[in-house]
Amino acid sequence: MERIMGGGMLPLVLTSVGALLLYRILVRLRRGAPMHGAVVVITGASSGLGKECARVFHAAGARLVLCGRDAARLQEVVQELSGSSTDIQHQKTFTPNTVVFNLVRADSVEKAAQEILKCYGHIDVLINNAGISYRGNILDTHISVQRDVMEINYFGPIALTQALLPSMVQRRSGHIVVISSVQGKIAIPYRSAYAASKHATQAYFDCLRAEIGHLGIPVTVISPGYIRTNLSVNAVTGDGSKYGVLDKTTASGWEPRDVADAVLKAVRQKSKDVVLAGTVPTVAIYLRTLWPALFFKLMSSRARKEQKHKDE
Ligand SMILES: NC(=O)C1=CN([C@@H]2O[C@H](COP(=O)(O)OP(=O)(O)OC[C@H]3O[C@@H](n4cnc5c(N)ncnc54)[C@H](OP(=O)(O)O)[C@@H]3O)[C@@H](O)[C@H]2O)C=CC1
Ligand SMILES: CCCCCCCCCCCCCCCC(=O)OCC(=O)COP(=O)(O)O
Repeated sequence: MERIMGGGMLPLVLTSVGALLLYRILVRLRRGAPMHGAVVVITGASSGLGKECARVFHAAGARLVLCGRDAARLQEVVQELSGSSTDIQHQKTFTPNTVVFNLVRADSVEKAAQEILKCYGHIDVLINNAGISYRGNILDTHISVQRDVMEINYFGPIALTQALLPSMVQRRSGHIVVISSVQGKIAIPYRSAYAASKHATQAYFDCLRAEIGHLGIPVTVISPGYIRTNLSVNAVTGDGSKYGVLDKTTASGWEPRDVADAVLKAVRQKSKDVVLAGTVPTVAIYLRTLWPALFFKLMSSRARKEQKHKDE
């Protein structure tokens, strides 16, 4: 009897343990890399999506370096997070560091990169999130505005990335993330400066992914649709003045919290290219490649309608 029990139970126990181990490995693979203790740098962390990313990465146990132009507003974020910093989901959280700098000044970006590195001696994840939008038609837009948007959305993030990259390459470890936009994939009328800067962003980080992937440094480009932030309010117009309007499209956009959760998931899973948008923008992206003539027609019609609306 004992022999029968022993012979029958052992394989059953071994199979169950094996299945449990496999299940745990699959869950871990699905959840992706752990964030606890990871050093995560976020630009544009004083508002909107950057602030929400700070919240979700902080809650996941990351050691944050929050970047922005305004020291006082960054400190407010730190205070807010520190208030919630005891033992979220039974894991220790860390009080964030801050580094204040303007992305348009090359010298300040270089200096900031050194300051960022000093916080923990290395970086695990860089999230290039800061950015500005634009409203205007090309005929009435100063070339200086086209350059300014390119400086903030393109040259600033790539300068920061290039300043921090050598330390990642040296350690053969790190992760570069950039928040682009659906407008990095398709260009819509009256957004020339913004769409151009996001298309350039997509191209640069696609090149970077190909060049450094073999060093164990993934590159993630995230392209969201509209998010409910102050992006349109802060947008610049053709003469350089502030647009100052919360557009309906922005106000009815995704909750920043949901987008931040998706950013965390993309980082954990080391995704390469993520579009976070509804059916219409997603179909538009495919249309641009598969049936460009129709896409261009639709954009011309959109431009005419918007112009008519402005004239009324
Ligand atoms: N909202 C949306 O509909 C969408 C947004 N995105 C992208 O998401 C990212 C975050 O934007 P969002 O949160 O929506 O908008 P916000 O305007 O709320 O945030 C933009 C952030 O960028 C920072 N920033 C702007 N200019 C500079 C600069 N010269 N130097 C340093 N930091 C700067 C701002 O800092 P400060 O507080 O100092 O002004 C701010 O923290 C952007 O890259 C945007 O293109 C993508 C798709 C849709
Ligand atoms: C189901 C049939 C679909 C047919 C496709 C027709 C083409 C429709 C065009 C759709 C355009 C979508 C534009 C989305 C733009 C967007 O989400 O941008 C995100 C941002 O970065 C917002 O910045 P902004 O400053 O523009 O507010």
